[in-house]
Amino acid sequence: MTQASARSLDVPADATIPSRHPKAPGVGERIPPHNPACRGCADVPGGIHMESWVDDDRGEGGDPGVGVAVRSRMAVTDDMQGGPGLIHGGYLMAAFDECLGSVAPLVTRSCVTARLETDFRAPVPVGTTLWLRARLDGVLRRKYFVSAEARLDSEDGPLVGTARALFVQVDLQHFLRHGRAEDLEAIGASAEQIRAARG
Ligand SMILES: CCCCCCCCCCCCCC(=O)SCCNC(=O)CCNC(=O)[C@H](O)C(C)(C)COP(=O)(O)OP(=O)(O)OC[C@H]1O[C@@H](n2cnc3c(N)ncnc32)[C@H](O)[C@@H]1OP(=O)(O)O
Repeated sequence: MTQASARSLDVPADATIPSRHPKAPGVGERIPPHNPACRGCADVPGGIHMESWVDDDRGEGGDPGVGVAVRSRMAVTDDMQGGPGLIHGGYLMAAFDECLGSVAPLVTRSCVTARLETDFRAPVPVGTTLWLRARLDGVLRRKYFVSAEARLDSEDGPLVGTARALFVQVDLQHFLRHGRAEDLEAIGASAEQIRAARG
């Protein structure tokens, strides 16, 4: 296998799709912020204020619990402007990252974005609402392959963007090792835990 194909976003043939974790929120339930200071999902100044819910992705067989999906909503505000009256592309990518990134934690522990590919299909005016839907396409070892689409103003509105991403599962040490100490302490990590993680 070449290096290029090993790092592809194409779902490997031997990938599986596990069910949601039994302790994960159920279909229709709101997904809580993963960090109270997150600029993606928490209610903090300067954030994109994304709201997300567990979605039903039953697949062809219709089996409950099979398939993992998330639906998200984001108001496109004036301060997200890039072109005149239009969303900046980085905000659309942030919206995708947040929605896509809410999928794997329904199955496993924390994951981080390793790779994100976005197709900008149509301009997104400020003053509108983006509706996104992401689904788990496959899991191989620590790798979670996820895809999403974004629609304008309603769940079946015009398609304005699509995305594919790879999330890699990490343990808490990842955050303890790399995060700023005061932010880790604000969510309950002890100075000793942080020191230990950093060796
Ligand atoms: C107290 C603490 C509280 C914590 C609260 C938690 C809250 C949760 C917060 C949530 C936060 C919100 C979310 C955010 O905001 S995430 C923010 C943005 N993302 C990051 O900061 C991630 C930065 N990158 C890394 O940390 C590392 O590179 C990772 C962890 C991703 C991998 O490095 P690691 O050394 O671990 O693993 P590996 O290199 O052996 O790779 C493993 C596999 O993956 C494949 N691969 C890797 N990269 C790519 C790529 N670019 N394209 C394609 N494939 C790629 C690789 O080929 C291999 O495949 P295979 O050989 O198995 O086939």
